[in-house]
Amino acid sequence: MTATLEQRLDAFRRLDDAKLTFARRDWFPGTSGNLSIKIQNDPLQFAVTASGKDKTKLSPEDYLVVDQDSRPVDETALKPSAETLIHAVVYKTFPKAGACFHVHTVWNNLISELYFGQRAFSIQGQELIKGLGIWEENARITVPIVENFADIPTLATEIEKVITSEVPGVLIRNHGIYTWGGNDFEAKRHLEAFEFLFEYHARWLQLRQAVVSTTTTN
Ligand SMILES: CSCCC(=O)C(=O)COP(=O)(O)O
Ligand SMILES: [Zn+2]
Repeated sequence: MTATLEQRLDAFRRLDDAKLTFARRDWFPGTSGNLSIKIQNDPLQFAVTASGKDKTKLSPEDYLVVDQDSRPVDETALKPSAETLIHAVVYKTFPKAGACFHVHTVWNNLISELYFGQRAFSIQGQELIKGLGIWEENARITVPIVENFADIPTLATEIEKVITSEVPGVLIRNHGIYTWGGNDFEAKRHLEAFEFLFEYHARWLQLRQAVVSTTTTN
């Protein structure tokens, strides 16, 4: 069965909301980023941003619906995001995921670079970890980092190997983050929590370095 018009329009409207919210934060520099909302599981169909669009604007040609093989379900001149395969991997790995968001930010890129040569970034004891749905006291999270393979099927396979239900996100080194949730509200909350934690940690490392330099030179 294919997605109804009502289901598509609802997904497109939700994508508009998420897109404009993230655009206001400058989270789509240079047409980067892509967003999707799942419409149905069996067979998998989801609405995804079209490739190469200016994601700070709304147009009637912003989204299309694709199937489990990341192919458009309708005849269209629009091309799905070049990274649609990664969204498909997320939905196939986590059947309860209802939305998947990808942004390139300075903070998520910095964190992936600061941990160059390592396969994960860890942080503990931050209140915003609860924004990821993890409520245990003094929780530690570990966000996997994969290398930025130019070949998207390879990148998608590497992501498939490391994503777990423990943490709803994965960093791609010097590229960006993919995060997901049960619906668009949850995926947005996760993205905001991750970005806070990345910015906090990068700034904390910088301040600590400045304090160490001051105390050693005095
Ligand atoms: C200009 S950013 C390079 C491609 C990318 O990483 C991205 O997120 C946007 O690709 P899309 O095909 O979804 O527009
Ligand atoms: Zn990207």
